[in-house]
Amino acid sequence: MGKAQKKTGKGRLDKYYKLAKEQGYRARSAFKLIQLNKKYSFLESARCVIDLCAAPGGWLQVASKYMPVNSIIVGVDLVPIKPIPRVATFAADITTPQCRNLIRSELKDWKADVVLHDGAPNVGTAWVQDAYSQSELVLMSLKLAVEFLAKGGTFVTKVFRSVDYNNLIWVFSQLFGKVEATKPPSSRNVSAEIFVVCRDFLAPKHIDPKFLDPKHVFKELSASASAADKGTSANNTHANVFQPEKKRRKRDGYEDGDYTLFKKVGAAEFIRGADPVALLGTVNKIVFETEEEKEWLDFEGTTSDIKANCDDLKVLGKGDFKALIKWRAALREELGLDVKTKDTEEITEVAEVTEEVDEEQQIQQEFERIQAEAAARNKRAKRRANELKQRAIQRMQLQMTAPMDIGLEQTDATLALGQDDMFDLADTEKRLRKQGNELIDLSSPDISEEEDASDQESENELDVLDDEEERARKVAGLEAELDGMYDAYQERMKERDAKYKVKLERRRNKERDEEWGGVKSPNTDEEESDDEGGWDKMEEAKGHMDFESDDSDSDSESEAAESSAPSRKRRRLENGGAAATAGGRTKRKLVTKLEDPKSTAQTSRTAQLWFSRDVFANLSDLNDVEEDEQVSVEDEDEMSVDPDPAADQASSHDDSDFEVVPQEDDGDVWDVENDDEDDVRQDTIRKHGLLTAEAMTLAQQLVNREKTKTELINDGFNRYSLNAKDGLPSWFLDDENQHYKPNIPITKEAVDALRAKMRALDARPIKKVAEAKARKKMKAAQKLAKAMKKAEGVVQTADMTEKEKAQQIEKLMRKGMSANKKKKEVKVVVAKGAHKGIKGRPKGVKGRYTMVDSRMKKEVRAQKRREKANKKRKRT
Ligand SMILES: C[S@@+](CC[C@H](N)C(=O)[O-])C[C@H]1O[C@@H](n2cnc3c(N)ncnc32)[C@H](O)[C@@H]1O
Repeated sequence: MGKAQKKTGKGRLDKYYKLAKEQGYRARSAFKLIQLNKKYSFLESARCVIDLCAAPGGWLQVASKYMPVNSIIVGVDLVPIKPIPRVATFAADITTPQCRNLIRSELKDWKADVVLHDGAPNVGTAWVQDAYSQSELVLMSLKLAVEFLAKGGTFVTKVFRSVDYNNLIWVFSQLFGKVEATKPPSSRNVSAEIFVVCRDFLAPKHIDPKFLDPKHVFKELSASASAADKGTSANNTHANVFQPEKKRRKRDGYEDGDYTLFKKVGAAEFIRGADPVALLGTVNKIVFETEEEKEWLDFEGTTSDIKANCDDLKVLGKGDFKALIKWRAALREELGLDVKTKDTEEITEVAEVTEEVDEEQQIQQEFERIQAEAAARNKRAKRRANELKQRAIQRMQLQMTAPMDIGLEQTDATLALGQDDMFDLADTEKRLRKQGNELIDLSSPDISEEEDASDQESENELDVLDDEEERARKVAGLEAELDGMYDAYQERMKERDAKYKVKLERRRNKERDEEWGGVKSPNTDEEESDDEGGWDKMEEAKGHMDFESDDSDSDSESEAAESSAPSRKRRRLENGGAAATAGGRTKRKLVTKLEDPKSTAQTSRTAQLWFSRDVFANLSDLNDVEEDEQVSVEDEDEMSVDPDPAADQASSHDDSDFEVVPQEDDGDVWDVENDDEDDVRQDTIRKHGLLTAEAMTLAQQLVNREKTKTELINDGFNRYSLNAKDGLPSWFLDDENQHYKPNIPITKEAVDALRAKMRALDARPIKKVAEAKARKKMKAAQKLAKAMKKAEGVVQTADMTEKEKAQQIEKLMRKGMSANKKKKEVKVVVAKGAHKGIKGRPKGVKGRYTMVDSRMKKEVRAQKRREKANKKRKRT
């Protein structure tokens, strides 16, 4: 060891290693002595110290530092120690008499106040061997210590926590007044070393050499240890039987003379033996070989289970062992053996106690397991809720969602957890009960306890149903709540985002114009729908659906007056009753269609034109048309079934029932019923052309006859086209509208064409510039006209010669034409560099010029800045 030891191993370079380096100690172990001394203060008062096993000299350095000047410090080690001021060192083996002589010669008549021992045998051998050598080394150091220590002196030694430890401590305590074991902080936790500080040396006149004889000290220990081990193994035998799950490995090897792994005993030994439990713990098999034992096989208690158990004891569990012991007791009773002997009682008692303890343990374990599971479940749920929340926050940060979504998810999470929330089921139930709505009256005094129990069961069942109903109601409530919140959110967005309307409009236009605008033409619409029966019918169907869902909001007049948010809310809540009002809806739809086009704001221009044709002028009874149309609509759309045709008919004849259902434009992007949309689409396309690559691609494909109109229409029947939208929340529909749409392929040519269009648009002058130019032109014309008028006046003047007149007219015309002339450019030349300080025209400058100081530019800019700042200040 010593200086040969490398200090590069992992963990070596800890803080004490660095501190030792910093403070010039030769070994980090120096801090162990510092800390020990800090605790026991033995160095300061010491005049003579012997350090056994001192290399490389860390402890010697500490001793030299903390001990008074002129103290005697002697260091011994197997390896030579580099000189340390005021320290005498020599190389010797502390277990040899030569070392003792050297120390003697060094100290002369002096007695040491402190003997230090930090010895460690050279590593390399097995740990057990090291430990033993360490203990031996400790004992050797103690031998030297007792020889050289003054009365009351201190012996500090390092001991490994091994089986020898207690014996060593016992020996120390025989020789010292105070013996304390301590582990200084600088001693690594992973190290088995511990320091024993023995103070107040008793200095007995005669010390029994056995105290210092390793053979004697550690022999006793090994004897006692083996005795203890035997005790343990005896105990273990019982433990093996009653707690087979906690089997321990056999570390002691096999018994003397027993070299077989397999052991079997006769059943008689087990039945008649005094220690059946120990037997069960040690043997593999119980055999029935003698006549008597074979007879026992016929004993009624010797079941097949018992036989199987006897066959292989090593695989048995606690229950099996208990069964064997019970079988033994029964058999002993049968045999007339003294079954009530103290022995058996004890065994049974032991078994029972163990069983009780085991059962308690089992219950405890089960309880702990359930608790752990519940905790884990809660943790998982919490984590899930947190994840959802985090995700929602992220989505919100990315502007993908509204803040109220978080609340929803939280609520959902709590719903899943069954924790308290505003819709707490338990609370609701309690409230219901209070209101007298309870399904079973548990408080009834007539009901006996048994009835109570059965009622409790049925109540539980009902509770489950209640819970489900309640849950469904709760979910519906939450959805309605969410709808309301979403609407409120949209309102807020509208307020906050000035461009929201533009965006919304653009989105609608986009849908209208780009997806199908290029296909439909107003003239051929009907034809197409008749021929193909596809898109228009689909649109119509959509219209029905939307119309119906819209109408559901308008079931009562008061509802129409309400804002859209609560109406949506109610729509959710009244979802169940939607079917009942289907007939009414169909009626209203038809009523709306047959309303006088002039009086209906929503009726399209196309429809107005259609109805204003002469052919309708002679129609006396519009109701017939209504009925016909209703039938046809019903044929086409099976969804709008009228459950009460009579009532419907009655209402159809009653004009007073005809009320225009206000069609609110609530931003429902799925509403395609608007009749004049085609016109709007065509107008937009005429005005702006096609604006997306998809539309352009479709247009080009049509023009190039790559696709027929029918193909395009057929393409419209895809998974995106006929989704039922009923009952879906508006936020979901909006989201779907944004993302759930067909990915129409685009061509490079279409993109190029669109780009060219955009470039042309970019190249066009902006309105302001064009207006300024026009203004300038107009002013010039006005000026010219004025000049011409004056010139005419000049011509008519009599008292002017012709020459004068010509001169005057030329002057006027020059003035009148001057507006068209460009102002001559004045070049600004900065007076710096070659132009600095020159007089006259600067070199290389032609035409009009003006010389400016470079400072002037800066000053002008500064002036402008100041003015700007002043203006701002005034404004505020
Ligand atoms: C941990 S080191 C001591 C470190 C010392 N306390 C210091 O602070 O520098 C243990 C020392 O014990 C020494 N040693 C082991 N067996 C020895 C023996 N039988 N006699 C003398 N020294 C021995 C080793 O050579 C080694 O240097």
